[in-house]
Amino acid sequence: MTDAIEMRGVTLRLGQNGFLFDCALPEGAVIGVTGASGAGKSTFLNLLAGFDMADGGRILFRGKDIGRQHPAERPVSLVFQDSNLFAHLDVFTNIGLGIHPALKLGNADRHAIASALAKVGLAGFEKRMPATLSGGERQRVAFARALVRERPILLLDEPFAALDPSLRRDMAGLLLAMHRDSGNTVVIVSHDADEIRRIADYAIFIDHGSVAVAAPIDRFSTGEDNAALRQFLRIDES
Ligand SMILES: Nc1ncnc2c1ncn2[C@@H]1O[C@H](COP(=O)(O)OP(=O)(O)OP(=O)(O)O)[C@@H](O)[C@H]1O
Repeated sequence: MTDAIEMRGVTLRLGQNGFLFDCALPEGAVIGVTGASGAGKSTFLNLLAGFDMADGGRILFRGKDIGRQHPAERPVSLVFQDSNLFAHLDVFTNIGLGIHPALKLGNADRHAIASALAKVGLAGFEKRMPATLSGGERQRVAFARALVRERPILLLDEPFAALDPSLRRDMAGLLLAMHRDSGNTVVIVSHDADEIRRIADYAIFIDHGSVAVAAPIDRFSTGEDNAALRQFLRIDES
């Protein structure tokens, strides 16, 4: 298995909090990032996305250092808990921004947007405004926007947290279908260990600002003899 991303001695200080991340993320896998509240999951993702710039260390994509690149230049697309759609722009335009921030869209782009909407189950929704969509539909639009960017890495921060349980499962199914289709590497932050176990091939446990465990999901689920992970997974409780 080759690695899509390596974080080597990546350090960051935010106020009183220090972070040190060192790990490798396997190419083409669904990688769950989990841990207690405040452990540093979002910070880990923000460093990969380029929203936080590391104080030290290296972030490599297929061996190339991307740690100084602007977020828009990085090989990543993003989906957040809140779908982050612009309220005053229709669905078509919101997705188009994923392709060209300046919105110079040609026929091929229009076709790509229609096709992405069809893939997420929203064919024909181009003219709808975000306020007229349900929470699940808004999240589907965010997925379509990530799809049209065609980046090899998809980063998601608690993408289903605002959805009810059955919708969560539908959206997780959609995520896995998109992943199978594109063969991309998915990095998904979730505080929900069951969700990680359901959808991830590989998982990372963040504890007090660093990677405490990184392992294939079956080994991860045993707790890997890490007391904090075992407690998080409630393995020792009976
Ligand atoms: N800009 C900042 N300045 C100071 N402290 C920060 C900043 N951003 C995050 N932190 C702190 O860093 C720690 C890790 O935050 P982070 O959001 O990465 O945690 P998390 O694991 O994603 O938590 P949660 O599951 O609650 O979202 C927290 O204690 C948070 O308060």
